[in-house]
Amino acid sequence: MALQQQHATTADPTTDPSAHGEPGTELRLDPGVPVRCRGLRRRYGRGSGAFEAVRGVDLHARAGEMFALLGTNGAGKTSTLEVLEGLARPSAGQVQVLGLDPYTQRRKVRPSIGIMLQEAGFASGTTVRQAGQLWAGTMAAPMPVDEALELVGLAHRRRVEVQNLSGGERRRLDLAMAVLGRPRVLFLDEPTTGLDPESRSATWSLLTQLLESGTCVVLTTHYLEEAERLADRIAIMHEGRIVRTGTLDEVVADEPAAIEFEIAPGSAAAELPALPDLPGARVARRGGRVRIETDLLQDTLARVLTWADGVELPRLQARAASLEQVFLRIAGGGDPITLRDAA
Ligand SMILES: Nc1ncnc2c1ncn2[C@@H]1O[C@H](COP(=O)(O)OP(=O)(O)OP(=O)(O)O)[C@@H](O)[C@H]1O
Repeated sequence: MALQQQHATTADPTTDPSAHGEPGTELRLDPGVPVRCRGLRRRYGRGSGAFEAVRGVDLHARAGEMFALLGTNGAGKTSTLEVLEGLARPSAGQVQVLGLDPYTQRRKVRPSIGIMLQEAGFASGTTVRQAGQLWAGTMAAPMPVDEALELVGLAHRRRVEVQNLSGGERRRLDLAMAVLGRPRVLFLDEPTTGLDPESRSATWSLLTQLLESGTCVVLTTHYLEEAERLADRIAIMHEGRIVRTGTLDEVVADEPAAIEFEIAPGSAAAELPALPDLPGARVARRGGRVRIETDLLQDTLARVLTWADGVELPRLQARAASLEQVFLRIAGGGDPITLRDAA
């Protein structure tokens, strides 16, 4: 079912507004950039036991855009999201959602945002439909509960008590609750964790519809494929800071493409002469596995195939730089060749 057009996308996707402005100045109001923060910090505890989970984060998300916050466990994604959602006060920095402070002006912001937490609670004995109705009762202009359940594929489970839903069904109910108020901004904390591939794909379709209708979606996920497929822009957090951000192409820009194959002893490939000079490429060998990293994938692959001269190269793979590669480099603080070979 198509979602109604809720609001226009006013952002210019070709420019990076760095809508945060100059440090020390107030954040500008820009309707095309409903989510922004600058210098965001979040500290837990006090004194010598204090721990700073978010250490100066700048980000912005535009209307009609999916912004994916990625990172290792404990990187500070949920801590950041909770501040953007208005559930927690920042220790320092500026935060703006739809032009308002999501914490101090929560009552004004709340009707226009949808939130899906990692874990939500429902009163026991409540059916799926009742849970939706209770939630809809707190909203100014919710969509019909049955429509929201339909959107997440739970209409047939409307009479089931929430505690009897499977984990994946619970996750989909959480999503229905988050979209029930037709939010202009949707915050999703690991929305597809625990979903089977079909439900995950259905969730992706729903999110795509929401994006087309101009909703701004900010999500965290551990599924890099999800971010690669859906996100307009990505930020990778590590130890409380954003260490890479941009479009997928921008985030992977510094990573090389890779060609891999095997040369087993006694095979036809083992009879080949040494590899020729491969301009701009780096070759690593481990056992019989050859890995070539290159900035010129097509040119290097052509040279390798010419060199092989029709001899089969077992388990040949050639792939462009991936988000996983960037992620592993950041998470491991090292070289993906080493990480991959060690795995
Ligand atoms: N209430 C708290 N008190 C103290 N430390 C906390 C608290 N909540 C979170 N932390 C710490 O803050 C850091 C960031 O946690 P956060 O949940 O934001 O990470 P995350 O990136 O969402 O991780 P994950 O991918 O595992 O969900 C972690 O080291 C965590 O232990």
